[in-house]
Parts: sequence; C-alpha cells; structure tokens
Amino acid sequence: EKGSHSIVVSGCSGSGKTETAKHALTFIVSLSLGGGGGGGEGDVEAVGARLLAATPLLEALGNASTARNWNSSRFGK
Ligand SMILES: Nc1ncnc2c1ncn2[C@@H]1O[C@H](COP(=O)(O)OP(=O)(O)OP(=O)(O)O)[C@@H](O)[C@H]1O
Repeated sequence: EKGSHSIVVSGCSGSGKTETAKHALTFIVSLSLGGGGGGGEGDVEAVGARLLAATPLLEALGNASTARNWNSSRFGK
C-alpha cells in the first residue's frame, strides 16, 4: 500500500537483534525484487547489497565485546 512501516526488534544483549535485522533486510530486498514497482531489479539489489555491506564498517566503529555478546552493538540503528 506504499505506506511507511516500522519493524521493532527487541531483546536483551546477545539475543540476536542485529542478526534478525540482517535477515529482515535481506527479506525486504527479496520482496522488493519480486514487487515489480519503482526502479529496476538491479537498483534494488544494489541498494540492499550496499546496506548489508555497510554493516562491517558500522560494527567496526560502534561494536564492542561484552560478557554477553562478543560482537555487541553499542550504538543505535
Ligand atoms: N539467527 C541466528 N543464527 C545463528 N546465530 C545467531 C543468530 N542470531 C544470533 N546469533 C548468535 O548470537 C550472537 C549475538 O547476536 P546479535 O549480535 O545479533 O545480538 P544483539 O541482540 O544484537 O546483541 P546486542 O544488543 O549486544 O548488540 C551472534 O554473534 C551469533 O553468534
């Protein structure tokens, strides 16, 4: 329906929020590829790939190893 939507991923440290967000992003990109709207499929795939590719850089700058999670996000997304 082309309305704005939000997905709230909630849980304690180490519960899998970041990994879930990556799965959700991959799923949304796959939906977009099948949706037939907007730009070409190559454009959607490229945006999805870029968003996922930015993750290691953001994690390098904003993550830390903690007792609950060796790769804990210490910043908001
Ligand atoms: N779907 C999954 N499959 C396999 N392993 C997973 C999955 N989700 C999480 N994990 C494991 O749990 C660890 C912690 O997950 P993640 O970093 O997503 O937690 P988080 O909730 O984002 O934590 P934090 O709040 O500390 O940032 C991952 O490094 C991985 O080892």
